[in-house]
Amino acid sequence: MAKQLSGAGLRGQVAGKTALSTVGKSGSGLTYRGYDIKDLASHCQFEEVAYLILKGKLPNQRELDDYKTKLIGLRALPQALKDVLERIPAAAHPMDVLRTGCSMLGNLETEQDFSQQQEATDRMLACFPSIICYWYRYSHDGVRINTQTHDDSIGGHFLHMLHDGAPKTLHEQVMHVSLILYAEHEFNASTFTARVCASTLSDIHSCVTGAIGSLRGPLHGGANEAAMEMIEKFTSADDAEKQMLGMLERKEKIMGFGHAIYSESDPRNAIIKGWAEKLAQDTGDTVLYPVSVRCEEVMWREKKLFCNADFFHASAYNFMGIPTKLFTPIFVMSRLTGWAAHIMEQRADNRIIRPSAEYTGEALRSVPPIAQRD
Ligand SMILES: CC(=O)SCCNC(=O)CCNC(=O)[C@H](O)C(C)(C)COP(=O)(O)OP(=O)(O)OC[C@H]1O[C@@H](n2cnc3c(N)ncnc32)[C@H](O)[C@@H]1OP(=O)(O)O
Ligand SMILES: O=C([O-])CC(=O)C(=O)O
Repeated sequence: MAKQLSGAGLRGQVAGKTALSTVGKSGSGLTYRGYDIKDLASHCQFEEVAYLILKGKLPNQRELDDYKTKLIGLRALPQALKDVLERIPAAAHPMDVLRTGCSMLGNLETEQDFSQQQEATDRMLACFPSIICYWYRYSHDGVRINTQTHDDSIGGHFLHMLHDGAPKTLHEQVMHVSLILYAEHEFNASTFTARVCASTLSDIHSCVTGAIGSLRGPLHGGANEAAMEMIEKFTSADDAEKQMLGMLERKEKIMGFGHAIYSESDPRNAIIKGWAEKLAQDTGDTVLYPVSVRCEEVMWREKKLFCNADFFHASAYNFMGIPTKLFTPIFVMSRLTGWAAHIMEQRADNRIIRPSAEYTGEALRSVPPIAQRD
């Protein structure tokens, strides 16, 4: 059953058209350009899905090979961007680093006109993992990494730079799935940010920089980090249950649960949960995964709230040795595809997005001379 959508936050209002994805059409489904997310996550690599979203069709083998080769060739960072990254402190949030990195790239490789939008997107897709890892490894380990690796995939490239070694096959596979799940989601807050910016005919780096800022918040992409910070405090499944009941009693918001559009479940959850379980077995975990499963049970039993895409991403990323503060930047590495496709769609049929407001302020009055003011 579809969720009844109304009220504040523009909920339920159609704010434009898209041919990119459907979200919650039957209460719980998700498709990218007509393909079910379950099918895409089972059969595709992330680069195939990026190609689908950005170029409108699934690539054949030759097109996929060419696309991957092209992206591999775009991983190196300009010196001026590396100089900027080296000046950002280790205590900065990596989402702020990425926002600055994207903006700096826009200064160095400015989109001169819309005919460059696909090229500019491919460049960001290839070098966002480099930006995150170059800053992270320099500020935390004091090393200047070579970002021009020859890893086959974007996820593998990211893990390789982060951990200074080739990733396990299982981890690279999970990265493909994770990046596919996060790639596109209709008019969510960050995508809508990108479209509003695009509707002024601004450049693509401005649109993406704004979208990164919107994704950062804990009610949106930042929820995967917030979920991790919560579950790592629980010592066992029973402890998780006790603490969650207390949080619900105190009417605290539990990050990683609920959704603005889905009513019954988020289709991405079952998929990433399955991979989190495999990773738990692989690492010999006996705490984090059972804790996560209990959180899911308690929230459903008590509130009929289900896990969204972010919740089991927390344990999955943790099992792969990814620091919590890099969770949301991984979301950016993927969602960039959705943002860019929406920017292109907006540009192709544009009218400036400018809604109206209901005025709730003072009635008309005259300006008193300054000497007569309180
Ligand atoms: C990839 C993504 O961005 S997915 C979303 C990630 N964000 C989170 O996980 C943050 C936690 N979740 C939330 O804050 C919300 O569920 C949102 C922002 C995702 C959706 O917000 P809304 O559309 O306003 O939620 P909705 O209308 O379904 O809320 C219904 C009720 O459930 C409550 N509720 C919703 N989610 C939660 C939650 N995670 N914890 C506790 N209560 C919740 C709401 O407070 C509301 O209660 P009220 O009627 O007493 O005010
Ligand atoms: O659609 C939303 O509101 C949030 C979400 O799940 C996403 O952006 O992936």
